[in-house]
Amino acid sequence: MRKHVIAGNWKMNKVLSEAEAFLENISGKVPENEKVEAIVCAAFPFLPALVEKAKGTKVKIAAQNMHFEESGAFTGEVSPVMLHDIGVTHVVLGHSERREYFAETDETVNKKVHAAMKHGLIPIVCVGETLKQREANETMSVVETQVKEALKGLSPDQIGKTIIAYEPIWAIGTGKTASSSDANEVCAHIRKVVGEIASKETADKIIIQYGGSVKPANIDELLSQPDIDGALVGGASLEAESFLQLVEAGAK
Ligand SMILES: O=C(CO)COP(=O)(O)O
Repeated sequence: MRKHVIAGNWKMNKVLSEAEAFLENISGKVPENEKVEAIVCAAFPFLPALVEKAKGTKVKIAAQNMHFEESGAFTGEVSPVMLHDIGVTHVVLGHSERREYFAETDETVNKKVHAAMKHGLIPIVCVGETLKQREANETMSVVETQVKEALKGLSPDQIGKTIIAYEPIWAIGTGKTASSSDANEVCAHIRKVVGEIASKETADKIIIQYGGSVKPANIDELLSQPDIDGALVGGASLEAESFLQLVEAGAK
């Protein structure tokens, strides 16, 4: 049985005091059972403090991006070595906002996935189609290409450790959620692709999240789908109370 992984992607929100207060609010309240894992994906300046606050709790701390090189003349960038060194466990890679505004490509995502694996970070790889692509019936092929390119060159074992987040771009921050069956259909396709490029065992193991306007009101329905193993949540992860509700749904 795969566990549910609920990850809150705060994006470029909060100041340090708010980030710390959030962690204090949820610590001790995250369900202790093995069915769910809770991750907070925060901006770089908050990471050391959040890792410290999360010690002794079940909450894991993730970055929202990183560079693929270990060190060097890359002004303004943060390396996988730095993230691992401070106790970050996960990193979001290839989020659609990074692909759209910061020139992230399938190629750089692939380099970052390899770098994450090398340095002991679990990548949360985001894939998803635009509204135009969905309307042109290109969803499956777009997502399939993104998955294959992101995972290129990884061993089946490494692929099995990766988390994939299916986030249809038209559902992000819009209040429009993919219907649970549509979301499941794409997640099932991703699992099939993973089976082809790795193995059936890997496909059975890999965690595939859905993201896009996930809220306490729709999480149960989404998690009831066989191929949806969790959620990558933006807006509804900003308040401790609603994030906890999502995690509690994952623990059922
Ligand atoms: O982009 C997302 C998470 O990475 C989804 O954001 P929303 O939950 O705000 O739609």
